[in-house]
Amino acid sequence: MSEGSGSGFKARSIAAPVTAGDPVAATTMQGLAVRWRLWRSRQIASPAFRNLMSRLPLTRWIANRKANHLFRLTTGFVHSQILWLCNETGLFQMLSDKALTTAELAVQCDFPQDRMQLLLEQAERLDLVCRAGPDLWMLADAGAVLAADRGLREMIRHHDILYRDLGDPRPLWREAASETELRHYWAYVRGNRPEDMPDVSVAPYSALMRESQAMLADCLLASHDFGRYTSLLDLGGGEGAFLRAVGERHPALKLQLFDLPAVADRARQHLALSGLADRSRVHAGNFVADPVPGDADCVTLVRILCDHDDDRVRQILTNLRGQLAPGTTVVVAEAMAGPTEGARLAAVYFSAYFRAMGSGRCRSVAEIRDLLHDAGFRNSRHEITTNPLLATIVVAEA
Ligand SMILES: CC(C)=CCC/C(C)=C/CC/C(C)=C/C=C/C(C)=C/C=C/C=C(C)/C=C/C=C(C)/C=C/C=C(C)/C=C/CC(C)(C)O
Ligand SMILES: C[S@@+](CC[C@H](N)C(=O)[O-])C[C@H]1O[C@@H](n2cnc3c(N)ncnc32)[C@H](O)[C@@H]1O
Repeated sequence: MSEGSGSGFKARSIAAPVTAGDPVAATTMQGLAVRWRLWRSRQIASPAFRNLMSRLPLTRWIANRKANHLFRLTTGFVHSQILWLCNETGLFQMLSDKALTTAELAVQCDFPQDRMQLLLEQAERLDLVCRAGPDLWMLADAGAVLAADRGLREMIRHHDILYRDLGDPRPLWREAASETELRHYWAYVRGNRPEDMPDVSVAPYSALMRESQAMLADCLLASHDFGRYTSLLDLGGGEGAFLRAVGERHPALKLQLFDLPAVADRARQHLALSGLADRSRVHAGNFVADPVPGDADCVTLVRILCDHDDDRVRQILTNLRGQLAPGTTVVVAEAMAGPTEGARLAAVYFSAYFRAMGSGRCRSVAEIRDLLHDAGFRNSRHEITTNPLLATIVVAEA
C-alpha cells in the first residue's frame, strides 16, 4: 500500500508555495516552471490521482509507461545479470549462424534442460534471443551484435569487478577515494610513477582495451577523416588496436604510439604481429611529464582524458601542448555527457564507473574544450560520432 493512500482524488492548488521560504519569484519563468513541476509532482504523488489515470482509457498508456520505466530502473540489475549469465555460458557464440533446440543448448551450456528453458525464456523477453519455432532458438538483433563483437562480450564479463565494487555504493559517492578492485585493475590511476609499472599490472586492462577497441575504432573512423593527415601519434595508444585500425584504413599514414613502458612493449609486439612494425614507431614514457614526440600533424587521445581528474588532465594537455608544432591537430575521443540518449546513458554509466575507479570523470564537450583552451589549444570544435554512446569527438589545434 502506498504512503498516504486515500479514497478520493482532489486536485491541489497550483498556487501553493514554491518552497517554505518561497525564494523563487512566482512571476519569473523559472518560478512558474518550479510551481508547475511541484504541482505536477503533488498530483502524481497521490495514489488516488494515479488510480484515476490508470482507469481512464486515454491516460492508461501513460501511467503504464511511467510504471514500466520505474520498474525497469528498479530491476535493471536483474536484466544485466541475465545478460551476464547468457554471455558467460557462451550462448551468443553458440547461436551465431545457426538455430538450436533447448536440449542442444542445455548440453552445450552444461545446464539442466528445465533451467536452460527458463533462462532462454528470459533472454527472449529481454530481446537477446528469439524463437524460430516452438522449441528452436535464434539470436535477436542484440544477440547478433554480441555474437559478433568479442570486445562487448569481454566488457560484459569485466563487469563482475564493477558489480563487486558497487556492492555498497555509499562510500564511492561520499568519499574522495575508496579501496576498490577497479582502482587496482586500472593500475596507472594509483601510482605516482606509473612508468615503473610491471607487465603484470598492465596486461589485464591492456587486453580489455585492445578487445573493446574494434567497435570504437569503426565509430571514430566513420566520424572523422583521418586520411587528411600525413602522420598520426596515438597518445596512450595501449597495444595499438586503434593505430592498427586507422593504419589499415589509410595506408599512407605514418603511425606513432606513446604509452607507459610496459604497455609500449606490448604495442611493439602487437604491431609487429599485424605487419605494421616497419610503418610505426612506438615511444615509451609518462605523458604527464616526459617529452612526447612532436612531429605528427595529428595527435589522438582515445579514452585518455576521462580517466583523470581535472588537475592531471591539465598536466597532460600542457605537457603535450609544449611539444607540438603550431597547427598540429589534437583529436580527443571518448564518451562525453550530452543531450542525446546515447550520451546520457554513457554519462550515467561512466559516472558510476569512474567513482569505482577512484579517478576521472565523464565530461561534457564544453568541459573538454575549456580544458584544451586552458592548456593553450585553440579553435576547438566538436564532432558528433555515429554512436554517441561510445564516443564524442573534440578537435583542437596546437
Ligand atoms: C537486416 C534487416 C532486414 C533489418 C535490420 C534492422 C536494423 C536497421 C537493425 C539495426 C542493427 C544495428 C545497426 C544495430 C547496431 C547496434 C549497435 C551499434 C550496438 C552497440 C552497442 C554498444 C554497447 C552496448 C556498448 C557498451 C559499451 C560499454 C559497456 C563500454 C564500457 C567501457 C569501459 C568500461 C571503458 C573503460 C576505459 C576507461 C577506464 C573509461 O578509460
Ligand atoms: C583507458 S586506456 C585507453 C587505451 C587506448 N587509447 C584505447 O582507447 O584503447 C588508457 C591508456 O593510457 C595509458 N596511460 C595511463 N597513464 C599514462 C601515463 N602517465 N603515460 C602514458 N600512458 C599512460 C594506459 O597505459 C592505457 O594504455
